[in-house]
Amino acid sequence: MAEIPILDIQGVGKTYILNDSRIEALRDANLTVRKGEFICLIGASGCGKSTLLRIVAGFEAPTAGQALMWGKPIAGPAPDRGMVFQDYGLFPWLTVRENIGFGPASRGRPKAEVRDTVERFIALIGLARFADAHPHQLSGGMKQRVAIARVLANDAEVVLMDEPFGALDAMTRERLQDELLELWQRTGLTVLFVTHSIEEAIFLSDRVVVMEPGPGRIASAHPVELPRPRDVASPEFNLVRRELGARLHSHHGKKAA
Ligand SMILES: Nc1ncnc2c1ncn2[C@@H]1O[C@H](COP(=O)(O)OP(=O)(O)OP(=O)(O)O)[C@@H](O)[C@H]1O
Repeated sequence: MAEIPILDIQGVGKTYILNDSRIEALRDANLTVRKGEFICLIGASGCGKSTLLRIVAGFEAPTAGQALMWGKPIAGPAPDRGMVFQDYGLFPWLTVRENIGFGPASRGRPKAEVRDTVERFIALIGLARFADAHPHQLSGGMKQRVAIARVLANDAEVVLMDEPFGALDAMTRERLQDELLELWQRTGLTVLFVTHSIEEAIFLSDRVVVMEPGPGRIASAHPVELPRPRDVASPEFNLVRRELGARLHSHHGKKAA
């Protein structure tokens, strides 16, 4: 019997009604994701990337098809799927320790267990010295680590990231990409990551999913078989970048990254 995928997007469609007009944000999307896979979604603005992420998060219900996690329909948000927002979404009035412990504590986990979980994840992200700091005292990289630790402390198996590095300078972005990959490799998380950058998609992912607008849909999926850690300056990387770039441009005739 075939292994059940952690995520199974089956013929998913989403039509929004806006002022009496219908916007088909997503049509017949099909995608299966294996546990531990790192998937990047890429495509022109409006092709439904965020919509697909929000459906997996359970923030939106599909209007056609279904999204399954471990074979069960996703019925709403749940701790096993965590969204990391571009601004990291940390509570500014709570310390690092309190931010990480918030999820398990509010789910009624015993105090001692919450304390153990928090300390484990603070050690994992290397922020012991900043455990009592507030978010405004942290760098962007540290905030990202706390945001991911918060999702992990909630027993998340899937992390959803919507252009988390879109607003950052190139150097910070490269550092955060390395940190994210390191955490991903250490934890065995499954990641769905939206980006507009071909280079970022190839650097990070096991598979790049190309989407197209009008209506939004999945056009193709491309396994990236380059060994890790990847070197963006290598001829092999450049070859994949050229092939994927040509593919993207042929889909929507626009520059994508
Ligand atoms: N809540 C909503 N109500 C109405 N229309 C919406 C809503 N959310 C998204 N849309 C529309 O659905 C389409 C897909 O939007 P979505 O945000 O998923 O695209 P995207 O690929 O993430 O775009 P971008 O790269 O610009 O973030 C767009 O035309 C958008 O205007």
